[in-house]
Amino acid sequence: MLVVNSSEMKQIDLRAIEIYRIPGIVLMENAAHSVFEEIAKLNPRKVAIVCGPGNNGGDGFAVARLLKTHSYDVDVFFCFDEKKLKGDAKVNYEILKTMDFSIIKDIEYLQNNMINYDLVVDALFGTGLRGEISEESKRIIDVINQGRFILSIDIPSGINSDNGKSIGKCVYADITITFECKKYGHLLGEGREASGAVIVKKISIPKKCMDEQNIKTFSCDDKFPLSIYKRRNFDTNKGDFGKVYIIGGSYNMSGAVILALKAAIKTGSGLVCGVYPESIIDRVATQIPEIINIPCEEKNGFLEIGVDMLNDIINKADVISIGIGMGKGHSLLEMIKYILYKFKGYVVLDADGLNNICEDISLLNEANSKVIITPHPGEMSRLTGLTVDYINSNRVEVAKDFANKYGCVVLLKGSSTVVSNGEETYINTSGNPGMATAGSGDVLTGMITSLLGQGYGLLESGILGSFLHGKAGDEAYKQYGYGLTATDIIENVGKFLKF
Ligand SMILES: NC(=O)C1=CN([C@@H]2O[C@H](COP(=O)(O)OP(=O)(O)OC[C@H]3O[C@@H](n4cnc5c(N)ncnc54)[C@H](O)[C@@H]3O)[C@@H](O)[C@H]2O)[C@@H](O)CC1
Ligand SMILES: Nc1ncnc2c1ncn2[C@@H]1O[C@H](COP(=O)(O)OP(=O)(O)O)[C@@H](O)[C@H]1O
Ligand SMILES: [K+]
Repeated sequence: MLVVNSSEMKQIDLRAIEIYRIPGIVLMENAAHSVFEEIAKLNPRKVAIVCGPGNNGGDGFAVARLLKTHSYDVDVFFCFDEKKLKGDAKVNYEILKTMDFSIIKDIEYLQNNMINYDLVVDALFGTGLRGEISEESKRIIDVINQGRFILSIDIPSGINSDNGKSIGKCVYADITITFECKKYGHLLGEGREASGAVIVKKISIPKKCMDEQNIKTFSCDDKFPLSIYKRRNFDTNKGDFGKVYIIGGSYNMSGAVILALKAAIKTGSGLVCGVYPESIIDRVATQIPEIINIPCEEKNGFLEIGVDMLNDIINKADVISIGIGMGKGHSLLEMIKYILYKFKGYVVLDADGLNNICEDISLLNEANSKVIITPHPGEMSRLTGLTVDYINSNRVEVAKDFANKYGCVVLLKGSSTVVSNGEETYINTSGNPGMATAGSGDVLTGMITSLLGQGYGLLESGILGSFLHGKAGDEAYKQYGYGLTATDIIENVGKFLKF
């Protein structure tokens, strides 16, 4: 499903109005009808509609009229100066004034009589919200949030539709009705939770008009990522499902590489090889009998792989993952460089794989490997010099720009993981806060490494990997709640890998 930011939505609306000659008031009426349809399904006894000074408020006025003409009991709350109204919102306000309508100015009235309303409609602010919100608006949001059932029009008021951040205070909706396509704010940051269930309704914008905007950002709902996953023929053997190498680990960090290796085998790899310092062989090999162990020379507990062994790996591997628990140092950076220049297959760079290349990030442009990087915002900050706050406020743009600049696929982890190849960008929708636990990123790396070995492309593996990781985490959450562990994610992956 397509996802847009506020300026793209504005351009789509403008094109529909100016080129396709659909008057704005018609779009607003269609939006209002679509909200009315959903409200009718709820069959409320008494409705409060809280309207703001822009077109989101205009939608609210029009919904109020439709409810009234269908004999619903409805009150409108408008706490702003009516002189501020303009355009289509003003037209709809003026229509209400001609009807026998109570437009209540005082939000305290709603607060004091909340018990009488079984539905509160939030039409305060939509995609036009900018900057800080005033104390009066915060007060209105507080009152809306006391509603028994809250329906937000377009986006919960107070959520920035471009990044999902709450601008000081926001509505927490049970459902949000949005128009034509989801906005970034429904999927990212606080907006993901604040939006409740998001319903997308058509408001008659022609498909051609949408296509012309050339939107290349998508949300990953259940159907799409799972449709990438391919059924296996019966007549297959382990050689058909990839030979993958996971290079990592150090004397003090053996757990991460164990998790990634387990995740790779549990995601369906044919052959998984663990390349790690020889001093941790007892810890790794006893944990996973299914893998091939390649214990390597080490110096002070860190890997020191000789050129002969590296060449052997490069010759045999379909996929190489480098970095997990590996540590940082000059010889490790040299090893990464060697692999990136000599190996023409897929490389997954994560954790210390990324921390090492921070010093020489341009080597990504010179790489002959096909690379996916899987940073969390902290690692992305070290790679780019941008602050974590900036990265989280611009997740789609940051992932996309990096992918374009360095010719790789970027999987930016977090509560809504973003995957981009610079042209197409996908926002993951599975997963839960229980997954914010040590080692869950290592599991994701193992899964993506495995999928690449099974024949999925860089972008596909990023999309499918992050979605399956979140789904497995959601299953683990059902059993263990916030006590879920990285191992529980691994144990649940298989549930989604069958037909
Ligand atoms: N043709 C269109 O453009 C359509 C727009 N629609 C609706 O219009 C909405 C967008 O309308 P607008 O662009 O008018 O914007 P909004 O109604 O979202 O909000 C802008 C209004 O709020 C005020 N405002 C902005 N930031 C504020 C802040 N921090 N504190 C207090 N007041 C603030 C502005 O002065 C303006 O009056 C959409 O979310 C959607 O609900 C729908 O009617 C469908 C068609
Ligand atoms: N709140 C959340 N909702 C969904 N997924 C999350 C959440 N928090 C973390 N995750 C996922 O868990 C993983 C954590 O990875 P990372 O930060 O690298 O952890 P570690 O380094 O401990 O393995 C990422 O895939 C991330 O997307
Ligand atoms: K709203």
